[in-house]
Amino acid sequence: MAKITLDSLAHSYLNDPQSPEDFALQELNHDWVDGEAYALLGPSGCGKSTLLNIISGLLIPSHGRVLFDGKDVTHLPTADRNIAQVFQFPVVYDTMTVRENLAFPLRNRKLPQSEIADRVIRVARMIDMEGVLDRRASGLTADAKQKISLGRGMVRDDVNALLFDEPLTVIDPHMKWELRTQLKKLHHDFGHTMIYVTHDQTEALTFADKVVVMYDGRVVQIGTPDELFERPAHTFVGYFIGSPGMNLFDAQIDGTKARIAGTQFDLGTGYALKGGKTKIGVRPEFIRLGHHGLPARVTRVEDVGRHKIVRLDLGGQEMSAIVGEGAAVPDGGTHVQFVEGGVNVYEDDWRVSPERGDAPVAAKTEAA
Ligand SMILES: Nc1ncnc2c1ncn2[C@@H]1O[C@H](COP(=O)(O)OP(=O)(O)OP(=O)(O)O)[C@@H](O)[C@H]1O
Repeated sequence: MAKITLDSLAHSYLNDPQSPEDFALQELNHDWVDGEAYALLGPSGCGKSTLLNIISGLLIPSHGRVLFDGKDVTHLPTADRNIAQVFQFPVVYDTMTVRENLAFPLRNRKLPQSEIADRVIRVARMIDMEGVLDRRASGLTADAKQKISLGRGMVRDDVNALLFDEPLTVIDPHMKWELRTQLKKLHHDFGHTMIYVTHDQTEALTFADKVVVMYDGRVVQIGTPDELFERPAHTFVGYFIGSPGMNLFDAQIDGTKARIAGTQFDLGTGYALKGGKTKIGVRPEFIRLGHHGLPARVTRVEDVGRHKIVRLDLGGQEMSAIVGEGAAVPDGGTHVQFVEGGVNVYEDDWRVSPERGDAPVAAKTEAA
């Protein structure tokens, strides 16, 4: 496995880019730590495939370098990078059996027969295909073929990195969960450096040690699932991650006081602001309904099983709160309070750290 360094990396598909908008990938400097599992998460068109293709060698970046363990591989073709890749759609040899497909990358490396047999069985068990090892791939469903692709990607342990590009798209929902769990286990057991591209937050958050959130050609945050949840670095991260996403309120901030929709409350600390547009971000999980706090009005309650989502109007701004399944929700007028440590301040969409440092978040959903 290798450490992957992105050094002043940027890419434009245009020959003569003039402005930041001409770049599909804005400048990025980052080390992908050897042996960590990363997810590249973001909406369609944000630049995930561009970045992955640069790492795999399918695309040569217009600016900057890619290093594997300090060696410049920017201009090396994919075949010389010693990586394994799994794509959105299956890539299998139809005329070969499942066993031959799984063994193929190991035969290519000329591994001893006994080792090949051992590894093939291990991977087949993982993808639940032990019983069909001698079936020809041509007769299998797309779902089964994709499992073979995943198995083939994972069968070698000497690759620099394993790259997955939305690999579970064609897999049925139950198997998706199963394979994600298996991938996580495989990572835990073998310590591969893994990069997994997805636009699905559940996939990203359950699979990865670190999630790289991309938006509009830019990496806006690299963090653990907890960091992305509690301290979104950009309003996009707050909005994109979570269900529902973070509430964002236009707010005026003066010293340690904030004012939302005409009501003032204490932030408990100051923020070094520079005069930009300020917003307060609070996750629905960190809002409490009761008799004190900011006056709000309940507009709708959605029962989604394990909890309820309460939609409210806060002085003309919409917000959502998550309350426990058994919690009583007032009809109409109520008040809302924010859980200690659950408030984030944004200036021009970027998070500003509190001067007193981040307080730990007190507790998630009431009664959860
Ligand atoms: N070959 C290309 N030539 C020109 N522009 C491209 C090319 N490939 C991608 N782009 C543009 O670059 C930007 C980033 O695209 P990219 O495919 O990397 O995003 P993505 O996040 O992977 O999206 P998706 O999830 O839809 O694949 C988009 O604006 C896209 O239109």
